[in-house]
Amino acid sequence: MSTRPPATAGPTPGADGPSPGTGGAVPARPRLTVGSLAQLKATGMPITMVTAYDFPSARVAQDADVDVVLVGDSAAMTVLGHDSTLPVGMTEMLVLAAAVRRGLRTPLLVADLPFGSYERSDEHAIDNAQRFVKEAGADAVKLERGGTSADRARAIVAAGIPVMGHVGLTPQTAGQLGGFRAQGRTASGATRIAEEALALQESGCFALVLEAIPAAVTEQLMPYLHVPVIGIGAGPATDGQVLVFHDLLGMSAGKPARFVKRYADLHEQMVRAVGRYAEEVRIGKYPGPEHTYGIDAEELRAFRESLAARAD
Ligand SMILES: Nc1nc(=O)c2c([nH]1)NC[C@@H]1CN(c3ccc(C(=O)N[C@@H](CCC(=O)O)C(=O)O)cc3)CN21
Ligand SMILES: CC(C)C(=O)C(=O)O
Ligand SMILES: [Mg+2]
Repeated sequence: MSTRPPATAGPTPGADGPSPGTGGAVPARPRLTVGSLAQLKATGMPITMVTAYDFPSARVAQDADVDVVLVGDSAAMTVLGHDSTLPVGMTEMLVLAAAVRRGLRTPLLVADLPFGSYERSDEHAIDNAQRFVKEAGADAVKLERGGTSADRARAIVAAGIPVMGHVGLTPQTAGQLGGFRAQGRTASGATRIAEEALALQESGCFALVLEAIPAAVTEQLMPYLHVPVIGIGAGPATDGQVLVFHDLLGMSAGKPARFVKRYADLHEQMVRAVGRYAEEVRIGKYPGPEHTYGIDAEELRAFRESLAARAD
């Protein structure tokens, strides 16, 4: 069982109930920890991760029983409508992460340190990582690239907060990488990614994300990586996969990345539902009697008299 109380009042209905088919005798899956991910890697059980940015998307991740939920800085694009991840800051990320926390019970909650929140100094990076833990209830934070980022990772880990590293296509520095395009497609490019991944691992990161690199590069790299590796566009050799919530549900605008598989077309479904609602309002079909409130006939009569008296 969880060693922490449920995150909130208003938990996902059924989220901490018994598992289906257990007759109610078996408690819900315990809350995942950094250690559980290492255990999944050790046993060869693929790790499942998805982004979430608010209470309803967190409830979906909870009820779908994924292992890890990332409050990604991709929020800048998926929920705030920017065309890069750069504009989002700690203020916005803290609001989103706290909402996600309220919808989650069992998955590990990781929050993306946004652009500008960790580069300046170890102290600044620790401050912001601590804000995610203290103010939003995050379990861990994620940061991009090796180099000085690996030093920041080491400092945050030393301060007691688990860090996930992210290499390959790192959207916060996409400008230097030629845009949103696959990385590590040359020997030198792949070597740079390997060096960054190893530096982050050496710094004490509990897990790594590999984004948009050739599957064969991932395959060569995996034997050197002893922490759980989560891929997004990195092929099948990783210990798990992550996708952006809006991408896999068909809710994101624009051309999806090559690695995106759409498991639903929710944008289309939502447009149809809202369109039907608007149409029913226009033709007077909504609201129906079942959506309206009644009043006692005597109370209504008295009310009409009171109105009439006012008008006199
Ligand atoms: N909704 C969403 N999903 C994501 O996965 C995501 C974001 N947003 N925002 C930040 C980055 C950007 N992402 C991307 C975007 C495109 C490719 C991609 O596959 N690009 C193609 C075409 C590049 C080109 O125009 O040359 C490629 O083959 O690399 C990869 C990652 C991943 N991240
Ligand atoms: C795609 C994942 C790894 C991410 O960093 C994000 O959503 O911001
Ligand atoms: Mg991110």
